[in-house]
Amino acid sequence: MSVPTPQADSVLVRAARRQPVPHTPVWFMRQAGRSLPEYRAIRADVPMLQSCRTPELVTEITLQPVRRHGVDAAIFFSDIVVPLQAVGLDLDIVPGTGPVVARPVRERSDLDRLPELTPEHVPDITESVGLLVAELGDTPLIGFAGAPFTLASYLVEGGPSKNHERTKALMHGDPQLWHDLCARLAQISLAFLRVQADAGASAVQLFDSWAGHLSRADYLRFVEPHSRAVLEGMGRSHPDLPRIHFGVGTGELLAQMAEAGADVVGVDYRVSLPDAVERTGGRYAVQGNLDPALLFAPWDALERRVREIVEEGRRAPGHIFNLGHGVLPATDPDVLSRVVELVHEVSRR
Ligand SMILES: Cc1c2[nH]c(c1CCC(=O)O)Cc1[nH]c(c(CCC(=O)O)c1C)Cc1[nH]c(c(CCC(=O)O)c1C)Cc1[nH]c(c(C)c1CCC(=O)O)C2
Repeated sequence: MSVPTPQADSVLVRAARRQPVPHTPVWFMRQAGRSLPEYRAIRADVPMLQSCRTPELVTEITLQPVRRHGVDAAIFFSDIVVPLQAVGLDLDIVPGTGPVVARPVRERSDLDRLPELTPEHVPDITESVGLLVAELGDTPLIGFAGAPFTLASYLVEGGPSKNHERTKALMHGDPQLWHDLCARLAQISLAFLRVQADAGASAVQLFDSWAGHLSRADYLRFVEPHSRAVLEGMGRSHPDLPRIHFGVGTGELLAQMAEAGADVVGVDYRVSLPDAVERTGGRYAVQGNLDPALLFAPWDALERRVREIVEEGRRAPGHIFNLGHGVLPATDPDVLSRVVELVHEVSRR
């Protein structure tokens, strides 16, 4: 039997596997980003997607929050639309808006612009992950991809959307095209995760940020099979890598998202960790669930909430401390560092 590397036997990976840990692991979604002055400096003259495709920049930006906050994991600096651009789709990330697609995907012929992803499309990703894993020492790297529904929403709407009306119209109006589109996106996401895993990532997270906009019935019929294809595909090729499945406003979908092939289910601030554990039958680790807005509250109030979450997490089969969604750009980075310290201190056993 091969001996696991320190990254593969790290506190984060152990918590995800529901094994005993010396303390609760903590990292933050969007820990690399505009809350950090060193990030704003390095990104000053480089467009977002260009920075994602430049290995030296990806490495430096991914490491910044690890150095500064002492978090228990790095998350690969990239974006959910990077693999779509890599296969040739014309899109951009517009500051303050998000991903914008030049020609939205709405007809069968549009699928021709979305070929399958192979490692040859993303040699820079392999290189970036390799550089990072060498630099990170004992700290594990979390690889990630967008889930088919969240990616489809950007492609069909042409950009960020409040109501996802064109996406839902396509889903119900032409289910065959919808399923073919999502099957293609599942292939792209799975291949993108496999590239990161092959290059040395120690865990993966599937971001279905907008799944909370769906009814359970629609989620099960139109979305779950495709997310399952990604998660189970990773389980087949990389059985040792924990799989985290994340969404926002998904309190009513937690059981379905866990059972789609995850080891860890992401929980936002709307649902308590004990409720999340109950809803998922006590069989899954949980990740969350500090409200990112609370990082702006007085320290006393924030400290109370952090202690409460750590205590609630102790009763879960496994707990990874995180926010319910990403770090807001105006967050004081010193507060994030204090939260990391506090989580480690109060959870130490
Ligand atoms: C929906 C989504 C996107 N991208 C992502 C998601 C899923 C997670 C979530 O729900 O937040 C995933 C993502 N995007 C980014 C990461 C990096 C890793 C991390 O530190 O968490 C991750 C995991 C970097 C980024 N991705 C983006 C930024 C900001 C770009 C900048 O700094 O100029 C970063 C650091 C851009 C982006 N990309 C996207 C949006 C909505 C935006 C914000 C646009 C804006 O407000 O300017 C699409």
